[in-house]
Amino acid sequence: MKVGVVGGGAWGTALAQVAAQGGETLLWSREPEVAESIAATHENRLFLPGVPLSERIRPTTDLADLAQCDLWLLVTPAQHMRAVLEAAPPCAAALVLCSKGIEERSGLLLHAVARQACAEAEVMVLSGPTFAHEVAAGLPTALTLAADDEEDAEPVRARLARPEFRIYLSDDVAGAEVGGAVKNVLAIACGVVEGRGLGQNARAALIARGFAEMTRFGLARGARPETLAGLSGLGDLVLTCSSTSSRNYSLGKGLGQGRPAAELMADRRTVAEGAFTAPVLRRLAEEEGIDMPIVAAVDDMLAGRARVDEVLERLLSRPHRPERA
Ligand SMILES: NC(=O)C1=CN([C@@H]2O[C@H](COP(=O)(O)OP(=O)(O)OC[C@H]3O[C@@H](n4cnc5c(N)ncnc54)[C@H](O)[C@@H]3O)[C@@H](O)[C@H]2O)C=CC1
Ligand SMILES: O=C(CO)COP(=O)(O)O
Repeated sequence: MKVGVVGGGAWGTALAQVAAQGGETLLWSREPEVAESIAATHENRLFLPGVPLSERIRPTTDLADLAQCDLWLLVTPAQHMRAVLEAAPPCAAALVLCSKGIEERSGLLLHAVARQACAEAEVMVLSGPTFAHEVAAGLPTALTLAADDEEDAEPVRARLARPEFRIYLSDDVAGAEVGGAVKNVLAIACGVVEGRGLGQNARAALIARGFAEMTRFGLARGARPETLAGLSGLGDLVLTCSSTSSRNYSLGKGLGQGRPAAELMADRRTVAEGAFTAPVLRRLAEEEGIDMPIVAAVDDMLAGRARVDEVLERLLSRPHRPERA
């Protein structure tokens, strides 16, 4: 199976590094500097500096080259995935979505966007607690590969898995996707806690109550509770809510320190998906009557509608109710 990775950011590059262990791997990037840097020095100086890359990674900026590949790993930011698929040649038989988010315009999870753009392809989701720099360094990592039919996913698992890159199969595509999309928003909230100096107890409370929000939203999308409690849900939530290695957590930390969201967003070349998922997730939750107060608080802070202390007061003065609700 020849692999083509679509997106030359940190995660696309780390995945290409994994896939290259099993054979030549195409890596499409939007930025000519990325392809030039990889071709000349076997390093992605823009998005994954300092990591020596396999010589089996073949960089390109021409989407047409993907026609040579029968397995595509899609790793563009969520909001750009549809446009890239529409500009690409007819889709490969198997598409593996590795991005995390919800399309703002349509409110769709990415597997639904991919199915609209590539009606004939088998769409799968690869997600879990996976900081790109750790995967690229060959550190042990476990993640979930979800497909409607697990049998279709097995050849993909076999092509990508390594002892230190451990892939568990699942048939819960929506469940595997919801975790990654929602945890990015919750990581911003946890970053705010650190930036504002609210303490470790508050961070743990946010993780647990955030997980309750993720579960409510996931169940409404048909996700199974055990998927949400697994690698792609709780696992990734814990990782991303714990470290400034997370771009979403770092963004939240800046907000907690009192810096305006617009300034923090203008400063960055890398993507903090939670900033784009927050408004659409809040909208969907309100339309469907799903209680997601932490997500709403993050959305208000990002939009400049409320200061950190205001949302804190709002969250702490919510009516008392049973934990299970
Ligand atoms: N970095 C990580 O550790 C992980 C990232 N992800 C997910 O992977 C996806 C990609 O993130 P990264 O590789 O980290 O990106 P990155 O933050 O390292 O780089 C930004 C990427 O956005 C692309 N981009 C910017 N504007 C674009 C446009 N108009 N059209 C197409 N592409 C555009 C750039 O070409 C570049 O590839 C995100 O959804 C992220 O949540 C998932 C797991 C781990
Ligand atoms: O998804 C990730 C780890 O699983 C990366 O998180 P950030 O996008 O917040 O850096």
